[in-house]
Amino acid sequence: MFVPAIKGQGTEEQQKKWLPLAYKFQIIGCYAQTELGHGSNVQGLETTATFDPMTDEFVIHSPTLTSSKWWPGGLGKASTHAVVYARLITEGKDYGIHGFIVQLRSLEDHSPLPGVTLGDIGGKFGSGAYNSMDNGVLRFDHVRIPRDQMLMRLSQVTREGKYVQSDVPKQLLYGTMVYVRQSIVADASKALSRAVCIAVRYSAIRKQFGSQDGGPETQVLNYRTQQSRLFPLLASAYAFRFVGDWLNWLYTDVTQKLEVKDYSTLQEAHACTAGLKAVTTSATADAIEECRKLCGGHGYLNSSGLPELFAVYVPACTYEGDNVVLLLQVARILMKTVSQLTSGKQPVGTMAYMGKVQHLMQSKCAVKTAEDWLNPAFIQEAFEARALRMAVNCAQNIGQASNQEEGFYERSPDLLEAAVAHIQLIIVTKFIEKVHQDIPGHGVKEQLQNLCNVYALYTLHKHLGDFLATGSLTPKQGALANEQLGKLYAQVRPNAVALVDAFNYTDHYLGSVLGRYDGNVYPALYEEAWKDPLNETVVPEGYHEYLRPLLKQQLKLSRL
Ligand SMILES: CCCCCCCC/C=C\CCCCCCCCCCC/C=C/C(=O)SCCNC(=O)CCNC(=O)[C@H](O)C(C)(C)COP(=O)(O)OP(=O)(O)OC[C@H]1O[C@@H](n2cnc3c(N)ncnc32)[C@H](O)[C@@H]1OP(=O)(O)O
Ligand SMILES: Cc1cc2nc3c(=O)[nH]c(=O)nc-3n(C[C@H](O)[C@H](O)[C@H](O)COP(=O)(O)OP(=O)(O)OC[C@H]3O[C@@H](n4cnc5c(N)ncnc54)[C@H](O)[C@@H]3O)c2cc1C
Repeated sequence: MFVPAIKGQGTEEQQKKWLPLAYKFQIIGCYAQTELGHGSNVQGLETTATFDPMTDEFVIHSPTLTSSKWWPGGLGKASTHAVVYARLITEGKDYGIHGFIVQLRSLEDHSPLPGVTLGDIGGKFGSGAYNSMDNGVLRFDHVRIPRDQMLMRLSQVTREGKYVQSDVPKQLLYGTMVYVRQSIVADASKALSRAVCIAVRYSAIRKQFGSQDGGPETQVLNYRTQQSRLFPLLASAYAFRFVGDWLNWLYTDVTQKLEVKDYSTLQEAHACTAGLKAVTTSATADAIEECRKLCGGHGYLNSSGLPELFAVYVPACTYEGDNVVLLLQVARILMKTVSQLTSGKQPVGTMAYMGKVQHLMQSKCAVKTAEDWLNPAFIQEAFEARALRMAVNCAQNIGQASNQEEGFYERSPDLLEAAVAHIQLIIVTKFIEKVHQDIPGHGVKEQLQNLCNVYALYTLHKHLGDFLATGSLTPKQGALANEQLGKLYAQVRPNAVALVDAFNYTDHYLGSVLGRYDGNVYPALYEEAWKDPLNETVVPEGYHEYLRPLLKQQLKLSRL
């Protein structure tokens, strides 16, 4: 995040000076934005950067305990420098949050520079899983930096202390977060596909019940309940991969437009990165835990690879923007778009479907049979109608409040659901678009088509209440979707293992005795147990101190 911050907010001169140092690890940087008292509310940050025209320097200061920087990854032990976000004060006026490059530690002996207090914030969730990352705390006591270490692409402070705003939107200050959020979506697919690969392979090996005439028991993968829990997660791993690829394209496109001062797609980039980051990370965190349960007792062992994956993954729901806060950003943009519909302004990009408001508010889903749900046009329209109607309902309810802000506050739980519906529509749309493309490999397209339908119909089934409450579907059509879903699971089953093998993960990368490619699960589990440090001694360390006195007492009593 240090590098993208300098790239996005630094002038060419600043990039030339700092980036080569960072690339060669001659300096190590971190992104110091969040404070003890404020993370989500960036405008609420308290650290100050006051310009001193006498010396041509900024004075970086932490005025309160709550202004201590808190969480930056790499800050605790490794970083020599940070991009610090602070309130810029010049000529007695507070100009809000800006980025500054600040050296924290000596390049000679790594000791903190004068006026800098720093350290690690302590152990984190999951007994050490994420503790290889040194998340830090940082306080400044009037630390001076040269004026040219303010990141000056978006705004400048002159030698005399005049504040000059460039003609670019101030939201570009948040560009680093947009960049990382888009990469987190693709990473969600990676983490989810790892968990699903472990659970599918193990479910093909694990057998319980169902033996007839002394024959083999049933592979748990053949149980309908196992399939209905696991295959939607498999489909989600593919769905997030495709939407992640698309988001990466969108981000690249926006960046190219920004270079020629075209800011028209900035809002779209913000809404899509924020919303997709929120929906995919929440779904992935839940799915990793579901995969643990799908692997039964053995899933709870560290050697399954799932506990560590979960512990490392769950903070993704919080870092780079708390998921609820991000979805409320999407909801704000949805409400803005709905309010502009009456003025004739045509929504664009992923909001374009809202332009069909007249049709979608009244349309009746034409599905009559379970097979009808295989028609992507029906799926697409059902998701569009649900998302639009939820957004319009929210807008109408907000409109009845005494003022907009109050209405938004009161309706925020509904707004959250409307934002999720809009984002799920994007995921479904991008999956449908993907399977319409030329896909090489015999039968591959058909498999992806199945997964696309599983993702869409499972999402529909899970959120059926939304579809019914908005009148987008009838209860009968909801039941038909569920019927079709069951048939799709049966079609996915023969290829389930191949569909996870296709992720092409090595055993080393998976780090799971349950997810081994060769399926040799039981010998591996048995062998792994003997590696437990508790098994280094036959008689445990505490035996003489704690167990023996108890056992001897019992022995004495039994002899009486
Ligand atoms: C063996 C090992 C096993 C384990 C292995 C595990 C392997 C697992 C596999 C994968 C793991 C995944 C790994 C992923 C790796 C990724 C790296 C992650 C690193 C994490 C580091 C974390 C870093 C951080 O967290 S940095 C700090 C992040 N902080 C935040 O996100 C703060 C959130 N808050 C905000 O963004 C803002 O405060 C806000 C947007 C909520 C509100 O801002 P405000 O200024 O108050 O603005 P507001 O009034 O709401 O809006 C004003 C207008 O601005 C528009 N707008 C807002 N934001 C943006 C934007 N970003 N871009 C463009 N426009 C924006 C908004 O829409 C408003 O527009 P309007 O037109 O005026 O209405
Ligand atoms: C592992 C990890 C790594 C991190 N790395 C970095 C880093 O490198 N650099 C950095 O600067 N930061 C980093 N962070 C900090 C991270 O960005 C913040 O923790 C995150 O943005 C959430 O902010 P918060 O902690 O203030 O949560 P809060 O905003 O305090 O959230 C608490 C609760 O309040 C709710 N809430 C907050 N505001 C609203 C609202 N307006 N409406 C409704 N509900 C609301 C949230 O949904 C949540 O349930 C990291 C955090 C973690 C966990």
